[in-house]
Parts: sequence; C-alpha cells; structure tokens
Amino acid sequence: MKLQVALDVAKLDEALTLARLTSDYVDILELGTPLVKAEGLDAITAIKAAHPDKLVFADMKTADAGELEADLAFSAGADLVTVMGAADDDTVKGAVAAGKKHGKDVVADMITIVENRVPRIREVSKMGVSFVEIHAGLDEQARPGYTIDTLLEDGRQAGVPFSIAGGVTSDSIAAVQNAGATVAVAGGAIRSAKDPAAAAKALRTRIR
Ligand SMILES: O=C(CO)[C@H](O)[C@H](O)COP(=O)(O)O
Repeated sequence: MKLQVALDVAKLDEALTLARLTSDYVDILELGTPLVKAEGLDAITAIKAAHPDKLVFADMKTADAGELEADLAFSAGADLVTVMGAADDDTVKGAVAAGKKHGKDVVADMITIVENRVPRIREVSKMGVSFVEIHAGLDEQARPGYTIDTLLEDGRQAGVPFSIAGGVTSDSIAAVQNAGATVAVAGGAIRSAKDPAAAAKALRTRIR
C-alpha cells in the first residue's frame, strides 16, 4: 500500500515545507484542493519540480469540464488528478480521456456520495479511472459519531482498486491496509502534528 500526504495548506511555501519534511516517508504528494485554488496550477509545477521522484496528485475535485480541467492539471505536471465520482458520466469520461492523452491517472473522488456508494464506485471504475478514492471530507469528519469504518466496509465490498481518505491516522492505517486499499491518504494526521516528519514516519512504519 502506498502512502499519500495531503498538503492541505493554502500557501505554496507551507506546502513545499511540508513536502520537504515528509517526502522521505511518502509515495504521493497531494496538492489539496484549497492549495490549487489559492495558488493556481503553477503550484503543481512547483511541487513536481521540487520532488520529481514523487507522484504528484492534484486534488482538482473536478465537477464539470472534466477533459479541460484534467488536461490543465496534467499539463502543469500532475501525475494523478481527481474528478468527482458524483459528477456527470461525461465529466468522468472526459477526465479519463485527458489521462489517456498524457499517459497519467485519473482518480474518482467518492466524497459526498455517502449512501449507496458501492454501485457508483463500480460504475465510475468501468469508465476507466485508475482507482476510486473512498473519502469522507473534512466537514463530514467533523460531525459527531464519524468513523472511518464505513469507508473501509465500502472498500471491501467494491471489488475495485481504491484509496481511503477521511482522517487516516497511525491508529487506523493498519485497518486501511487490511481492508485492501492500494493507497492511504493522510492529511490532518501529518499536517497538524507537532513533528510532521515523525508523524509521516510513524504512518510509514505501520505499513507492512
Ligand atoms: O481531500 C481532502 C478533503 O476534502 C483531504 O485532503 C483528505 O480528506 C485527507 O485529509 P485528512 O486525512 O485530514 O482527512
């Protein structure tokens, strides 16, 4: 299982610092959606230039104009981009077409689809995305009673390659791997730690 750090900060210099501190322990550097919105596509180019050996994931969360938005992110240097799994089928297929053109990967973000997620996961997988991100967003995580277990159960049932994002911690990462995830995404567990490098290392050491 790969480890992805979500650089969920709004300033490029903070993202570059977090990437520098954690890159030894992670496989994928994710530009969080707020970072792309705040700093633009040039931030993708800057992160890739600083870490050419890492996969760079642009969390575009594209909801429309799939081919155009994915093409922009890939042209800026992204290796993976997200499209909303809840978007129109043609939006997902457009992003996949851009991925094929660039020889890069599109990930369907299943955030916001909470009920009956598994049938939609299977549908978008047939449209050619490389994997789905089974995801509880920051707002959903903030609600009382949130647990990552529902995400893991959907992953077990889906029968397609998936990542998990939604408050992955050093306590839950083993369960994420046991559920069969190909990627574990960690944002807050690293970003909010006193020592982000140590937090990333702790997550890495729990991956078998
Ligand atoms: O895409 C995101 C929010 O929409 C986050 O990057 C993702 O949820 C990972 O962060 P955390 O581990 O804090 O949940």
